[in-house]
Amino acid sequence: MKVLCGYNVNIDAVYRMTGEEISELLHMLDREELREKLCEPPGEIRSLSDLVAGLVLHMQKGTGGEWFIYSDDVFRFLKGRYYDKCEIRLGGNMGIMANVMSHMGAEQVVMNAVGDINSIKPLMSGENIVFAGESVPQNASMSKDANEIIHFVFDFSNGAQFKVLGDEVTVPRENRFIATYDDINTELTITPEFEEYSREHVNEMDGAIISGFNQLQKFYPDGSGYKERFEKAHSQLEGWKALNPDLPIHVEFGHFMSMDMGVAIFSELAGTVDSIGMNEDELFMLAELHGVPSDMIRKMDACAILDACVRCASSTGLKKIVLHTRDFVMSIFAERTSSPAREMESMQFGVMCAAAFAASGRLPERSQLVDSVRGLARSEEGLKQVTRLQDLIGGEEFEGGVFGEYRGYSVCILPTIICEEPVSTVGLGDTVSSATFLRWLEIGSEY
Ligand SMILES: Nc1ncnc2c1ncn2[C@@H]1O[C@H](COP(=O)(O)OP(=O)(O)O)[C@@H](O)[C@H]1O
Ligand SMILES: [Mg+2]
Repeated sequence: MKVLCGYNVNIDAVYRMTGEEISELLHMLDREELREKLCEPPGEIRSLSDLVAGLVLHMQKGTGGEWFIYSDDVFRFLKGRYYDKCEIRLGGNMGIMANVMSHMGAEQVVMNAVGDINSIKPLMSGENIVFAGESVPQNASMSKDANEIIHFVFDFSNGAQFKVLGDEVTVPRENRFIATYDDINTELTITPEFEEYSREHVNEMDGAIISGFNQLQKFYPDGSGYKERFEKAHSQLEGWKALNPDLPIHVEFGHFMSMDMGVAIFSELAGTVDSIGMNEDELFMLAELHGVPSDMIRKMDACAILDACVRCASSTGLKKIVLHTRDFVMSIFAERTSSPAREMESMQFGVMCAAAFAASGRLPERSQLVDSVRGLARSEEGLKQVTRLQDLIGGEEFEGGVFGEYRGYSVCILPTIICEEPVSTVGLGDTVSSATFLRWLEIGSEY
């Protein structure tokens, strides 16, 4: 399979923030300034005190969070102090998805290569990746360091202790605070090389997988003004379709903080792309519009999720939604766009890849995939939900899942294979979705 991959890739630099280290950072700050920042959290990082306030606030509560770095000085400080001691991982939905596809045997993976691609390359697996965009696009608004895209992930453990403004703090829960330095992905940058390569080769391609629209909101936190950037990418997808109408395009949706923006982007893409993938939280946001009882989605009730998926698809004309939760995956699709056998087998491949990745922190060789998940069981909760859904739609059992019809859409549901103690949870959703899409493309061409 030959696949086009856009748009976001970055480096995650992971550092374990201890009580001692945060104490050292606290010593560098003016107490009054810190007090102010803790009372009125800035929500973004323009100075060292902003960064430390973000860390302290999240460590105190044990909550996860992500703030954006707007200062080159803070970035350089973080890079100098921590980078060499960090675990460096591949990040960005597209980067992860491109890597999964390449590792799992796609013949060619063409990436929109943004940022400092030389530091990203060694993190990717396989010889078959075309990094379209060796040179960084010149953009006057970017600073000198802007081709470095680093998301500093500060993990912290429960029980870590430190003192802030005289108070003892004990971290109640393991979590992470992310300080993101990234202009390129948040502007949804498309390299001229990727534009050109994809246009010239789109006819030879078997599919395209796209993500990163949700990153736009960091650049436009109030949810306005993103339209121009979105339109540029959207028109690229339309251009591919014009040149190669048979090119299946899958979009992995992602988490939008602004509901207006999320809904607008979903509706626009629905008319252009072939499928959209998401998790239950992302569906929850879209479903609110349709009056689906949303607490049931939060509870991952398969019947509520099915109803919400079908409403979102039929109201926008979208042909297919592939939804994943911890316990099951579900695909709803318009007639004649796929078959239950094709859906079930590709989702099966997707959940195996995710389970294998969760269990060992990396993907096995393709030939070892089945063996690598042999010791893992189907999610109990997933099996329960599959039965519930079968009662609702009267579907048939098929290859470990159930398929049937609901309000004019075909439905396939499959319990996940669950790894109870995952080594890693980063990028599991992207792994499920991209592996499913890859297998779906392969099966299509086998027929
Ligand atoms: N422990 C696990 N074992 C197997 N699969 C898992 C496990 N945890 C999560 N998954 C899969 O990964 C998906 C996570 O996707 P998502 O919520 O979109 O997170 P992200 O995109 O940040 O990785 C779940 O829907 C599920 O399919
Ligand atoms: Mg996801």
